[in-house]
Amino acid sequence: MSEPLHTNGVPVHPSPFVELDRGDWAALARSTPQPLNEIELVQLRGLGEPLSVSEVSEVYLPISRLLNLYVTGSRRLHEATNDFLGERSERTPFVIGIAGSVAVGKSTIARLLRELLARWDNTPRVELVTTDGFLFPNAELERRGLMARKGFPESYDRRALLRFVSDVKAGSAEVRAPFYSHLTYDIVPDAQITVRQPDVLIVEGLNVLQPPGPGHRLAVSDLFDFTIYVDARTADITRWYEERFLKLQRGAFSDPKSYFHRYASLSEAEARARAGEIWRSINEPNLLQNIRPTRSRATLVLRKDATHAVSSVLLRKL
Ligand SMILES: Nc1ncnc2c1ncn2[C@@H]1O[C@H](COP(=O)(O)OP(=O)(O)O)[C@@H](O)[C@H]1O
Ligand SMILES: CC(C)(COP(=O)(O)O)[C@@H](O)C(=O)NCCC(=O)O
Repeated sequence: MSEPLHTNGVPVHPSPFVELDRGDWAALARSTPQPLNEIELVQLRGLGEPLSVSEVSEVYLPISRLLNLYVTGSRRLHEATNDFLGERSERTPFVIGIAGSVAVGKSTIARLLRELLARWDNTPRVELVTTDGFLFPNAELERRGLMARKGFPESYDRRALLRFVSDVKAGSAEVRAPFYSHLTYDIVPDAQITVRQPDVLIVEGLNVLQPPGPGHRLAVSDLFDFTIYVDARTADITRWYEERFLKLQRGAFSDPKSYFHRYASLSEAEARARAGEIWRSINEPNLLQNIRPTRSRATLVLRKDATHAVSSVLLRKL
């Protein structure tokens, strides 16, 4: 049994979660229908996801099945509410939030869930947005003195993010989000992502589980139908951050357009040291101060071991 989840250091008793170890979780999937056969599973891996077939079938397929049940349940509830009110309002997209530290594997999971969910008959259209598009542009971050706090709650235009998700949920024909480039490390002027009435919208980002700030009535977390927190030990995430930085340093940073081009010529030891500095000064404090305290707000918590394999799953039951 692992330590109970805490909210700001206060133990939560009784736990609102039921905890299943990997074996029990995987067993749930065996008795439920699956939208993928073995061949498709292997093809999914070919998308470049660093995931094993057993990880997909034992961990992520059961999640997609559970999400499918929630989608069906929320549509029934919508119809019941319509009947009660004597109305015929259109159903709204089902919105999923995925939260967790920088480098914990959120985007990998979000991309995989998009593929899996789109294979269910009742949710063919799944859109994915990352909240980095809602970071203030670097010029604005500099003006506000926040360049060294990229990823902290205050570095995002939270009002624009809330408006974006509200508009998608309200069924608007087309909703646009700004686009952030990891290459230039900035918002790309005039580039946009357009979302057109999906069945499911996945919103992935560090801070999507944050409660409303002081003086605000609503946060984006109030608009989610289901939320996932991706959890791992800080020491493991630190290593994953460093490894990804080294991979980028050998690859993407060599592009002269890269914001980090100046790092391309560093030795491996220098690159490791630089990654460590960025981690310790920005991403780790953000994890400890802002991101991990939102963990107990999630519907589902995925605990990863040092190899990225999910070792246990916590599902909210209260
Ligand atoms: N399930 C996994 N198995 C192996 N490696 C993974 C897995 N998920 C993520 N990674 C690796 O960990 C790093 C961080 O993953 P990523 O999805 O980019 O994280 P985030 O979106 O949270 O910053 C990447 O280098 C990615 O290749
Ligand atoms: C862009 C990010 C803030 C992540 O944003 P998210 O998509 O989770 O909203 C993060 O990847 C980042 O760049 N952090 C700044 C420190 C660093 O360079 O790692």
